[in-house]
Amino acid sequence: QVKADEESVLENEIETPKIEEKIGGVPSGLTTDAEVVKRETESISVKSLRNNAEKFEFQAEVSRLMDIIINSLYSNKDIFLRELISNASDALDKIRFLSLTDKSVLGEGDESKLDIHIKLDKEKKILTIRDTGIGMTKEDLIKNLGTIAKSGTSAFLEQMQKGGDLNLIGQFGVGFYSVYLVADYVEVVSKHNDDKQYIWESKADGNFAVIEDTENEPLGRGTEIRIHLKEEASEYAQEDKLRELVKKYSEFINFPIYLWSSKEVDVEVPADEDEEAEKETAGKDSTEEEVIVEDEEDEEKKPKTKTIKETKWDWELLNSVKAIWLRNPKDVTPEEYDKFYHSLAKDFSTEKPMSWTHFNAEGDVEFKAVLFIPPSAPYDLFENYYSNKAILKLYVRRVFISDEFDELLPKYLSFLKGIVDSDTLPLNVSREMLQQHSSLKTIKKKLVRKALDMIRRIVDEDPDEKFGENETNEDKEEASAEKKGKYAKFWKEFGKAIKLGIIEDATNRVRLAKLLRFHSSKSGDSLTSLDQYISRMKPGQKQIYYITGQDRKQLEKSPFLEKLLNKGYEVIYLTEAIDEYLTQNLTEYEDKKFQNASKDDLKIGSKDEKTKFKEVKESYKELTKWWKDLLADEHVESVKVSKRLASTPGVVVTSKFGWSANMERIMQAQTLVDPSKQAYMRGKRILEINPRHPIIKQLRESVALNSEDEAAKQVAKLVYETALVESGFILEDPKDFATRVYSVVRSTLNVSPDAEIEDEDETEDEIEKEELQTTTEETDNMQEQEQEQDEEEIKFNEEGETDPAGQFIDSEEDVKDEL
Ligand SMILES: Nc1ncnc2c1ncn2[C@@H]1O[C@H](COP(=O)(O)OP(=O)(O)OP(=O)(O)O)[C@@H](O)[C@H]1O
Repeated sequence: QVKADEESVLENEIETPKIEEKIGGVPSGLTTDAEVVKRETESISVKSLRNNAEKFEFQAEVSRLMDIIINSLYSNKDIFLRELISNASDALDKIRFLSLTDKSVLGEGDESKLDIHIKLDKEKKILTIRDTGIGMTKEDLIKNLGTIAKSGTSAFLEQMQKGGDLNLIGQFGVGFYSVYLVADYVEVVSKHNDDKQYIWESKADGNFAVIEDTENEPLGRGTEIRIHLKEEASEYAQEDKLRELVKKYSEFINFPIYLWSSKEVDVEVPADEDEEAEKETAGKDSTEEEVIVEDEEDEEKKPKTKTIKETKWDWELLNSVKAIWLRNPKDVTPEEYDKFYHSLAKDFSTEKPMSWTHFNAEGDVEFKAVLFIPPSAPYDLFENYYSNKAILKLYVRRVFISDEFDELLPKYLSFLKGIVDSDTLPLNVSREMLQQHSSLKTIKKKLVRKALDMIRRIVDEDPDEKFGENETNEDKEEASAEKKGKYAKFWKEFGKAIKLGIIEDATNRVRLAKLLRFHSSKSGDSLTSLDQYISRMKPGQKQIYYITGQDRKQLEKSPFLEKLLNKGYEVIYLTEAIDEYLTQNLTEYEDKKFQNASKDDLKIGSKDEKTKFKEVKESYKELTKWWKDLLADEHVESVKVSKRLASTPGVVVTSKFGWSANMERIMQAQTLVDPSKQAYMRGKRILEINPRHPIIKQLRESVALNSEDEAAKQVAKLVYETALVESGFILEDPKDFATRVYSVVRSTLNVSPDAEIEDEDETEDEIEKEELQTTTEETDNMQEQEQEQDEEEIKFNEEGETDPAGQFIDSEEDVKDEL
């Protein structure tokens, strides 16, 4: 009873879809253990699951994933080995971590050694990978290898459907299943300290089985994966191939990897009698005899031997376990860094990391670190920005602790990959305690500095980033060819992260601002930095001008910039939604204030111009007051004479504080924003009018003559609404605006304002409806015909015959007429 209860608790906990519970089980008493084992072993040779095992169904997504893998025509099947070795290494890291607080978990003898052994059975085509890691309990086997789909499973499936690269499987946390690229049957034997030894097995046909292991030798602790190689994967049944793969992909695994391999060695064996006799009766001449005599003299001292070749089998160590970060950076080659990056980031693309930094920090807190900038941003870097974790691997005195510490890097640098190994942090405390440790703050500070220096170095080494210097040295140019355009690439991949940094990291704001790049009115096709902008500023220019909007082309034509551009000022174009937040946080750079060209407080013009402007303003006093009253219901705070316009009659600007038109648009697009807050945050609107524009001048005259002039009122409203649209605002009442436009159209066409719209014949309404219905049906038919005819048309064209399109257009016209 108790046992049954325990079992049901376990099942409930696991919630696994179990099938064919112990079918085919042999009734006890009719057979012996030895017979069962024999029969099972036979069944393995035909690769069928053990009858007595509990059978489970793979979780649906996992099953789909395995289908894709097993049927994959993907040529690079090599990846399976590094994925399994990486899993073994993770398992070893886990047990080593536990052993910090409890030495006894390691056990004794061979079991206490932390390593990986790879062995081949060439005849049976079975490849075995064994580790002395943490192992898996029965529950772990069921959950981890089949019934729990990780978040990465669906993301990986999605990528595969889009034609993604199977090579990236490890980045999605489903690497184990890549074993089915080379196997049609896999057994996993595992022993965890808390459970008995179990066998997991599957042929990737939707099911897997788990059974207590009574047939194999005890593992002590750890996991052994037995890969029954497919016919077409026989190349992996070669030691040389395995040796090559481990060296290529798993060189930086921090545990020894051994391969059971054969070697031809020279062995001295006693020479046999017959051969000696032959030697003695050979050649008869004196010189030979002399030699023989000498030999004989020798032979008396030493027993007769010969050298033969013998095949010896032994464990061969494949990797050097010395961690790269412990070595002197001067002794590590760029190729080694590249390889280390690929294994660390599980990024096995052919692209090299963009840059790296390797350093020792000394002082109160000592640590060694290697940081990398990946060649490209991960697929979900900005999609899941706030839930992403900065995954630096943390080691304490060479022992892997965690790759889930958020405390090591700020979010905006979460795109970096790397490791940190600290001698200062304590070893024998829990992860939670470690997370609170005061040294982490110092480590983080130093890592951020070093990371920003590394990014800065890309800029410094990129010839495209040089300005104001004339680089003529050919050698230099050649050396930097690889670095050319690198920062632009970095910016494309990670520019948004730098902007997020400016928003989130006030301490490093200035350093980060140096890394910003923009398009501007003077940057042409390339990007400009703030330093470049400042170097081009006009004499006396105190502000950095920018404008925000949806796209560069639109901004280039913006009425807000007319005067600024005419006068030769450079304007930065900001087109990403995040830029609105960026400019709220970055208000000045090198003592120059940022100025939004669409805001009310834009000041341009010389002293002379200012005095003249005062006179102009005075002459428009009456019109601006009249106009403001007219727009009383439109939330317009004031109407002003503009300094920024050249050819446009008017624009609507917003007050310095409060949202720009672009920000209003961004906020409206956000589902969760509270509309009442929107009204509150909306910048106050100011209509600016162009005092030299004929429409505005004419209005001034009309209003001076008659302030109640209805036409003038309509035109003034229309100018305001048009200015709103052109300034990027969304009209609150488009209908009102449309009515006004049509009334202007009427007067342009000399249509009387009283001319009425022709009445519809109401009595025919019903009939028309019917007609409409039939004509719609006809249209549908027509459309079908149209399609057919289109197809024909292609055929006609291909065959070089008469194009029937003319005839078709006629029938289309007919349909319109009928409608
Ligand atoms: N050799 C092993 N020893 C112990 N547990 C293992 C071993 N191999 C796999 N596992 C368990 O199975 C799980 C699934 O492995 P899988 O390779 O699919 O994903 P992962 O290791 O989490 O991620 P990745 O693919 O990035 O290595 C692992 O998380 C681990 O818990």
